[in-house]
Amino acid sequence: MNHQPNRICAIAFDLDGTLVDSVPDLAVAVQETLASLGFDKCTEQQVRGWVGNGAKKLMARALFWASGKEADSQQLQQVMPIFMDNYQRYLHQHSRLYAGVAETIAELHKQGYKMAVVTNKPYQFAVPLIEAFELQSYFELILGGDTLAKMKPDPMPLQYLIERWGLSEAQMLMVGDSKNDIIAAKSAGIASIGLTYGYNYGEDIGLAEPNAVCQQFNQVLSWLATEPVTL
Ligand SMILES: O=C(O)COP(=O)(O)O
Repeated sequence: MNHQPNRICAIAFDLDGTLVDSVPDLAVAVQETLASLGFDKCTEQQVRGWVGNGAKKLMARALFWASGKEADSQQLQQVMPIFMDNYQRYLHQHSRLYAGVAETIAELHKQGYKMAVVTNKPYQFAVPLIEAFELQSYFELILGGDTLAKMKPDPMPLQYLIERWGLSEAQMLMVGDSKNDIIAAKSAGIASIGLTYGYNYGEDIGLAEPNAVCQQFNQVLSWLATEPVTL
C-alpha cells in the first residue's frame, strides 16, 4: 500500500459487538457468577446493555442490578476472580463472528492496511477469542482494556498505535459499535465508523457522530474506497 500522509492506511477495530457477538458467553459467565453469590440470574438482554467498559464494570453493573447497591472495591475484588474463571470456561462456546467479518478483514489485509484490535476486554480473553476465529495473523497488535493505563473512551490506546506505527492522525481509522470507540477516536483526532448492530447500551450509534454509520461490517470496504481525503 502507498502510504500517503492524508490517506487512511491503518485501522483499529473494536472486538465485542464489532467483530464478535460475544454477549452469549459473557451472559452465561455473569449469570453463573451471580448465581454462585446467591443472587437472581440476569438475562442475556441485560448483559447486552452492560458491556462496553471492561470486565470489572460489567460485573459492577450486574451486582448493582442484583443487589440494588453499588459494589465497593472489596466486593469487586472478591467477585472478579469468580467471573474471570467462569468466562474463561465459556469464552467462545456461543460467541460468533458477525456476518462478513472474516472476508472483510482478509480483504483489508490483502489491500495492505495495518490492523490492530483495540478492545476494553481483558487482554487474556481478547487473544484466545481472536485466535478461536483464526484472525490473529491479520492483526499486528491486540490491545486489551488492561494493556495500557487507560481504556476507551480515553484516546490512549489509539494514540499509542499512532505513535508506535509512526502515523499521522489522518492515516488512522477506528471501527466500532460503541460510543466509547467513537469518543476515543474523536479525542485522538482520527476518523471513525460506527456499526449499528453491536451493543451501544441500547443507544443509536449515530448520536455519537462518527464519520460514517454502517449497518454491515463489509461496508467498511466501500467507505474506504471512497474515503474523502483530509488535507
Ligand atoms: O469488554 C468490554 O467491555 C467491551 O469490549 P470492546 O471494547 O471490545 O467492545
